[in-house]
Amino acid sequence: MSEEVEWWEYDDAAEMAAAVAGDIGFIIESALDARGAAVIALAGGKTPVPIYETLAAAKLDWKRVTIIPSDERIVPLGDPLSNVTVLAKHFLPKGARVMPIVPNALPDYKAAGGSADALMQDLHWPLDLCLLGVGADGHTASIFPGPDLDEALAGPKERRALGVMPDPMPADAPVPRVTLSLAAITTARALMIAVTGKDKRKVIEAGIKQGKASALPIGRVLASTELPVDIHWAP
Ligand SMILES: O=C1O[C@H](COP(=O)(O)O)[C@@H](O)[C@H](O)[C@H]1O
Repeated sequence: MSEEVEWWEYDDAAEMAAAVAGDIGFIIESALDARGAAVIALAGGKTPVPIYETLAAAKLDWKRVTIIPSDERIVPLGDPLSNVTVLAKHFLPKGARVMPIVPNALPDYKAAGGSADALMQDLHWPLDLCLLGVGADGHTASIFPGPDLDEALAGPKERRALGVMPDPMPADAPVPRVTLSLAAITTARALMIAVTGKDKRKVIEAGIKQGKASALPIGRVLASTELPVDIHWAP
């Protein structure tokens, strides 16, 4: 269990975006200073978009930054549901290397997960940062409650990614997914969460309270990391 879960509260999403973008910029700069390169995983979905708009305006040596999505919906590149497409829109023009993790031609979610995992073996590990979002059902990245939960949580520690079939499907993006594994997430050098709304706050609080026994993926992730975790929240 993370010994230090710290909540950061903001008046609105714009204020949260400025603070989180500032923290991510600092983490990237520190990695560039230490190693000459940075590898970060950024959350998909709608909540972090204002963060990416602010972060993309930061003066950083983007050419040395690799960005992967924390998870991907299995849809073609350019599809409105594609997480990497949102990241590419913001960070490719800056010169960052934005890496799609789902091959266009792989409709089978297990094969897509295996392919993402193979692709990720070539990256520098651990990640310098993993920024996570949380769904109202407690999913984080694409680790969902349901049949694939145990596989996502308990796989071999060298496995970085896997394919999952959410069951039930989330209404806003009802498609199979590829997600970073628990091991890939919890071994990152820094772990942050950014969410908005009272419902998600309640879900996270419930997950933290339930700890290792939680049926909520976010509870299990937080119970499995030793890292200090910053949870950024706006109404
Ligand atoms: O499906 C997903 O959902 C979560 C939360 O998304 P949001 O739109 O409610 O912010 C997200 O973190 C994850 O990356 C995404 O694929």
